[in-house]
Amino acid sequence: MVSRRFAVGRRCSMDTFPPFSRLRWSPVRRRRGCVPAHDPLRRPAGRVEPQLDYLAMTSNWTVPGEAVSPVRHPEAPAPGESIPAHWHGCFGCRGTGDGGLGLDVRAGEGAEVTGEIVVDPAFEGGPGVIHGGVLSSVFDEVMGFSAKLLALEVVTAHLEVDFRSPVPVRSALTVRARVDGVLGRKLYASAEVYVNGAAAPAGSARALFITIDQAVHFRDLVGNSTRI
Ligand SMILES: CCCCCCCC(=O)SCCNC(=O)CCNC(=O)[C@H](O)C(C)(C)COP(=O)(O)OP(=O)(O)OC[C@H]1O[C@@H](n2cnc3c(N)ncnc32)[C@H](O)[C@@H]1OP(=O)(O)O
Repeated sequence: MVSRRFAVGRRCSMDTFPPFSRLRWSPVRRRRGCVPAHDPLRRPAGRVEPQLDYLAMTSNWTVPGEAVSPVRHPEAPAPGESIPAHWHGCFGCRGTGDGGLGLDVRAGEGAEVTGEIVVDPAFEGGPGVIHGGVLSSVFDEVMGFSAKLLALEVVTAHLEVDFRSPVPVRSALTVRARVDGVLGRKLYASAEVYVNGAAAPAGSARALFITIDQAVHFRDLVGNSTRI
């Protein structure tokens, strides 16, 4: 069985050494000539062109110089007021009892909002800490709410997150987010998360939101919802 898997390279003692999966693609194995028959690391012949669409979405996100400052809508919730859910079916807006994040987002000054959330044990990723994807959702949602202060309907086009330190389950998180700049339909936002009132952030995020006409954007999708 093992010799069939590694038919291309020569066999070595590590073929049977546990834990098998961790060693399978290791540089040591490659140096020793233990190259599997179907090696995903082997590059195809010929030049691989960079994927430009992908590059446009990658990191080092900066607000373009032409972007203008966000203008708060005159009827936006006053600083300190809770911002209502944008859609009752939204995972970010629903309470934990209803399978959601259980976020409370309040308006701040200008285009700034503050989100509060207690990390439910159901959000665990690594032992005792929040799942990174859940924290990304928290960032996405709270930054999205900052667009509501401009009375704009948006969807996320790009989201990037830096995880600086582990976020324990059952900890109380404060997320500060704001719209940094607006350029046509594009809203550039940023956010930081603080654990149990710490002074230093445990993570930060940036996002690009695009304004949409909800009626048009969701017209052909709304039929998929189980929450209408
Ligand atoms: C209160 C609200 C809280 C909401 C929080 C939660 C929000 C979400 O999680 S939404 C769910 C996840 N997001 C989505 O499903 C969106 C899926 N994507 C789409 O539907 C489309 O790509 C959409 C609508 C974003 C843009 O499409 P479209 O309307 O055709 O506009 P398009 O012309 O492609 O892009 C507009 C501009 O944004 C730019 N752009 C779009 N995507 C990106 C990107 N990923 N990176 C960089 N620039 C981008 C385009 O280059 C274009 O720039 P310019 O105006 O300078 O030419």
